[in-house]
Amino acid sequence: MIRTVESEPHASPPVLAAYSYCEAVTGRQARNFAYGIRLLPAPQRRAMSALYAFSRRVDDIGDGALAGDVKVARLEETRALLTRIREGEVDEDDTDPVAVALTHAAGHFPIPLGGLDELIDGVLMDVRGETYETWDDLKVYCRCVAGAIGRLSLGVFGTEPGARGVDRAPEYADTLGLALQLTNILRDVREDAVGGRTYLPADDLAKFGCSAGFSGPRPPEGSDFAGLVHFEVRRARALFAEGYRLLPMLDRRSGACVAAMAGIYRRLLDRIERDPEAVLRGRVSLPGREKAYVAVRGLSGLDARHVTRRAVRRRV
Ligand SMILES: CC(C)=CCC/C(C)=C/CC/C(C)=C/COP(=O)(O)OP(=O)(O)O
Repeated sequence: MIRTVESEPHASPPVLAAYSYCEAVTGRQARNFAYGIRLLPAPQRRAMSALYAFSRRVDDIGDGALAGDVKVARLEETRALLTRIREGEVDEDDTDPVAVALTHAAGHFPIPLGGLDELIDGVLMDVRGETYETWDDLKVYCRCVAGAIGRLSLGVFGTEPGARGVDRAPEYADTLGLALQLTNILRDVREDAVGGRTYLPADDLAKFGCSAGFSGPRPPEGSDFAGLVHFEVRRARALFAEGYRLLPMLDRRSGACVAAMAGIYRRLLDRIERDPEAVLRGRVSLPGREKAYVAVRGLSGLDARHVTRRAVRRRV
């Protein structure tokens, strides 16, 4: 895949206003990913904000307090909007800034918009209350809600002309999405349980005596909760190592964006590994200054070089 846009795409005042709206949503809500997105040049940053704002809308429908059938209807309305965007039926005077911005972004970058259909499919799985027996089952969900976001983002980043192994770039972007999502699932294990959701595979929960779930700040009686967490952390690390193979295929600023997003989540994983029960007490997060530090390291390529060398040594 070769980048098709090298310079600032022409954007009219209504389109710029729509992008500003999406950038405000991203700045306010993407507590972790905004640090990476900010490292991109303006056209890519705006396009990523449009993707983020659309994805946020879909996610918020799934997480909100509406009745299940109303959520399904809202998600299908959003899918219909996506079809209008894809078919070029949204013009720049439309009243929906997210639709205007995403239409412009998709007109200037080869974004595989079908990934947003996959996201909607994944959120519908949430609404139906699906649970997952095995990691293979959970992977299907993670591919929809996060792998697809990786592949969509790759459309904005593009790949460096002549980069080796570039035909595998979408696969690596997808795998990075899985790594982020599994980290997110570990971080939010208690919050999700309180909301009536369990994402971790039932067979893993059983193996570590955790089938009773996580309703309180303490692990289930007699379980090996730390063992479960360490097992999933190792799985997430292997996914990060594999997904990092994408980095040498990206230009410096896109690589920095990905390294910052992944670097922040990898540090969350480190914290969770050091103190597994922390995820039962509250939401594990990094201080703003640490996220900014990781972003700067991303820009200097430090994290990326470190992890890709390790990945090659381990032949993950
Ligand atoms: C190649 C590439 C760019 C891959 C990245 C793909 C990507 C950004 C996937 C996002 C998946 C994810 C963990 C969303 C959580 O959002 P949230 O709003 O719950 O996150 P937060 O609570 O941590 O802010």
